[in-house]
Amino acid sequence: MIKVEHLSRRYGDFVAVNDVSFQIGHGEIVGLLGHNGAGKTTIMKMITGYLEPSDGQIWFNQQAFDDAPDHAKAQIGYLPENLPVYPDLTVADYLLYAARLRHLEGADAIAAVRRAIRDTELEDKVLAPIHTLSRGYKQRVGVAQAILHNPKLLILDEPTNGLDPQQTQAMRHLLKNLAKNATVVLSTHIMQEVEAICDRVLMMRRGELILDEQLSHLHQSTALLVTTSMAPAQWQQQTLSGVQFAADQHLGESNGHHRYRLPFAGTHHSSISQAEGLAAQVAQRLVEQGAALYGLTPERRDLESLFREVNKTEEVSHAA
Ligand SMILES: Nc1ncnc2c1ncn2[C@@H]1O[C@H](COP(=O)(O)OP(=O)(O)OP(=O)(O)O)[C@@H](O)[C@H]1O
Repeated sequence: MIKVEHLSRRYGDFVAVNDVSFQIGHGEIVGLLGHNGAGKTTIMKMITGYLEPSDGQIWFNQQAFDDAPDHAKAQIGYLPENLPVYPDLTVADYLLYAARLRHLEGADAIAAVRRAIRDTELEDKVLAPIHTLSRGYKQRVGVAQAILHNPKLLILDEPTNGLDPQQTQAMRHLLKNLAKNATVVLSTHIMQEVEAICDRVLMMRRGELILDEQLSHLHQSTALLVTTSMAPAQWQQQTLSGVQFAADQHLGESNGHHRYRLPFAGTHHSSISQAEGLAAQVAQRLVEQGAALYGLTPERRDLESLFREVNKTEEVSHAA
């Protein structure tokens, strides 16, 4: 659906986005994750046509964005970080105005506004002036204007920013529903947000894409955690079909319980069944060597641990 190749954006001498490439297919929910200033908004503005890239190319449905910008924009809905809503207008008047900006007129505009109000559950606030709405409801108005024209691609810049926990839950529910009919790209600096909503994460750091990973892959383990009575000095180094059964993975000891981390050699995306098979072999080997086994589990990976790992190794992954 959307492909960016070697995308860069400079503000003067400052490089805000540096040589970023990825592609996103139909129906994905992708989280653009990064600290403040990582370049998320800049990427979103380029994808939506609000900002010219300094270098690189954007493709929308196999067509270069520059060749048919109006065609691409007609299929993209955008919730900017700071939505320019008009405080004195009612929700209905504002959405009708936004529909006209999308070239929807008369009965088409009214039908589009009705649908957007229904999908964002704004029925109770239709006649309320926007300045009287809570932050959560204002965000919903922002999402409503983004979906008026039934876009195929929704780009949402920090959709839960500033919301309380209940409003955040409601917004997550809304985004999951919207994702049934559109590809969704949302930015956030909150890792749990990506875990809760997204299929895939694009992690940005200082303008660079440092990780592109499916969440389902992310949660697959790449190491076993073992707790045993066996001290490193007694540990006999061997290799069990891919596991380096080596004492140098010793994590520590307390009350005679030694903890080890056994990474699966060479496999980044290992399956649960592989972990189970290896766990059985490790258990057998420890028992054969006369050790007590107190614990044996696949290491649980989450975005937070991966973020630490990636920052430690400076590993760059551009799996498209
Ligand atoms: N118009 C501009 N002129 C100069 N520098 C800019 C401009 N817009 C953004 N920047 C800089 O580019 C970098 C990336 O900004 P961007 O807004 O894309 O980051 P972000 O990841 O969206 O951050 P945040 O989470 O704070 O919104 C930042 O260092 C920012 O200060």
